[in-house]
Amino acid sequence: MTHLPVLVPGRGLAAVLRTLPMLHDEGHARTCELPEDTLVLPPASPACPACPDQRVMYTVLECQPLFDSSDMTITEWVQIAQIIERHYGQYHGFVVIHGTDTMAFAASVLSFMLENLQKTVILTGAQVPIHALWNDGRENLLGALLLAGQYVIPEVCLFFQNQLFRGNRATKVDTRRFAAFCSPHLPPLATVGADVTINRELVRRVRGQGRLVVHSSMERDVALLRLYPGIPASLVRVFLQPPLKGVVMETFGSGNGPTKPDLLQELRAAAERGLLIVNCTHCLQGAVTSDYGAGTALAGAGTISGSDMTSEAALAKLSYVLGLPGLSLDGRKELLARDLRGEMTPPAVDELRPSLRSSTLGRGVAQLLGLSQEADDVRDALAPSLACAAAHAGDLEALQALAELGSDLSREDFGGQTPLHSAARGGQAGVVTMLLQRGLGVNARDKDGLSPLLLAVRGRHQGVIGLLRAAGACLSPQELEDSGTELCRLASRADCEGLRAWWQAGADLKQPGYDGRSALHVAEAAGNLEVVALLQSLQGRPIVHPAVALEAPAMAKKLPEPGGGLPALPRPTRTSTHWAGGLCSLLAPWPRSLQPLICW
Ligand SMILES: NC(=O)C[C@H](N)C(=O)O
Repeated sequence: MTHLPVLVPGRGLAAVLRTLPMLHDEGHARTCELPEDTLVLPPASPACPACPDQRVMYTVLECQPLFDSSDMTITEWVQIAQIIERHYGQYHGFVVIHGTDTMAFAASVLSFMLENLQKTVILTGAQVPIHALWNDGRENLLGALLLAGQYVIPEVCLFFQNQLFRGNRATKVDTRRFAAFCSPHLPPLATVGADVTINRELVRRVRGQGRLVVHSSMERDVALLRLYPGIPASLVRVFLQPPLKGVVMETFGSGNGPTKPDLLQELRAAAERGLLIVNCTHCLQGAVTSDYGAGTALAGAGTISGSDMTSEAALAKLSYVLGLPGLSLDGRKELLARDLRGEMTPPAVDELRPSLRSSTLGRGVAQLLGLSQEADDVRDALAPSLACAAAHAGDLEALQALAELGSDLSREDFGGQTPLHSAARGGQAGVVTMLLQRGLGVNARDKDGLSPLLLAVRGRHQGVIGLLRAAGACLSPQELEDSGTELCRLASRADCEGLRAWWQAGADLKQPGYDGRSALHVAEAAGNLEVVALLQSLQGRPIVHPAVALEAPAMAKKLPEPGGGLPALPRPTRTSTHWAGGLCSLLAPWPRSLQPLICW
């Protein structure tokens, strides 16, 4: 008897695609003298009337080593997100070829990692490999390329058998059929038949102009626990032990579970320790409700309703929410209960963010969250002022909620101040860290020409000054010149804290004031020995900034240069790249600047 070979990932996808006329038009590539690594689809049929000769061009980045998707982890998905980030400016959209077994997990994780997504990201794959005679790989890839190349669907999507699903709503339901995925609670965002039909009312809208933020600090200590009849409390206790920080608990029916006191006690004890337990039904269809006593008992033990989220989405969301820096336990619970990326059917308005309602600012944010789609303009107009107020008050949760709402946290309020100005003025180191992690302009000027650094100096907020300086903030030549008079004034008042703040911000303590005298002259003339000693010890001493709680490699790339402005985008590369330590193939249709591709 002959044994069929087992299936393992195969390399060299680009070479295979080159031989398939439906996925590459070699004649057109030659005529247009396309670069060697560039593939081009045949003309779309039916052609777009506005631009009949438009083609989708794409390059393939093949990650190494290639994995069966059963071996994928958050580490590899972070790499995919970072590849997208690196090439974000150069391409119109992105297609990620991924094994089907864990594709719904991957799509869910990527949907949370990629914040402010304004381009199409589509995961696709195949039940049967592309080289087999009867396979689904070719059609899936072609459909994904056409959608990513010709439309803007600013979400992480999953394309399979002619249907484009929201990635965090999809789940694999069949091991053999080509219709391997379904989306039980949300119809497809698009379907491809004789025509392409986009369900625009379902596609999430891009709000604000915030730039792409990649959340790579996803929490790994999260797990999935499926309840079954008679599950012993002792087993649950062992499962919930540290270092676990979050669990998705798959329950019966509409969120019900055993009501045995010992089991409930284990859940309660874990929740009281700070473990986040999200209750998701193991049914394919329907949501967690409070219809049954057996469900409310679980809620009473401290579990959080996962509503109609898939387990894949809930696990990804837990990992994301637990990875966000600086939030309280209640803040994390609130985010879990709220729709962040279209992963759950939003709860009714009055159920929204109960703890946000405890402050005036929180009430404002909660009201914004409850506004209908039509009120987007109002929301966009109010958001910068609320964000500045939240930043000044150090309200990380309100700020995070605004970011989740799509607010651009670099936008200025009516006074021309950004949230970073407000946080610096308020001495809110936690908020400053969060905003810097998002790569916001560190040297922005408000309407009076003031920078966050100057506001922090005026407030003598040393922690914030250190953070800003470490992120590249610096005093302008004018501020440095004006500092002389201010240093003299501080010296005359024996304000050591103020002097120290200016020194920390990079001021030259010898800078003369308006009358030509330096701060040291002023202190000596006043006979203030403490100030004299301070100035003498600080002058010429190198400034050591405090350790900055930013992820070093990511920040090194995102933070502005000392002179201000954002780092330059990577130069477009036209060579095919093999990614060391990578994982899957990633295809990116060419950018609009090279070939206009949007055909609405
Ligand atoms: N055909 C497939 O995609 C299944 C394969 N085991 C994978 O998930 O990588």
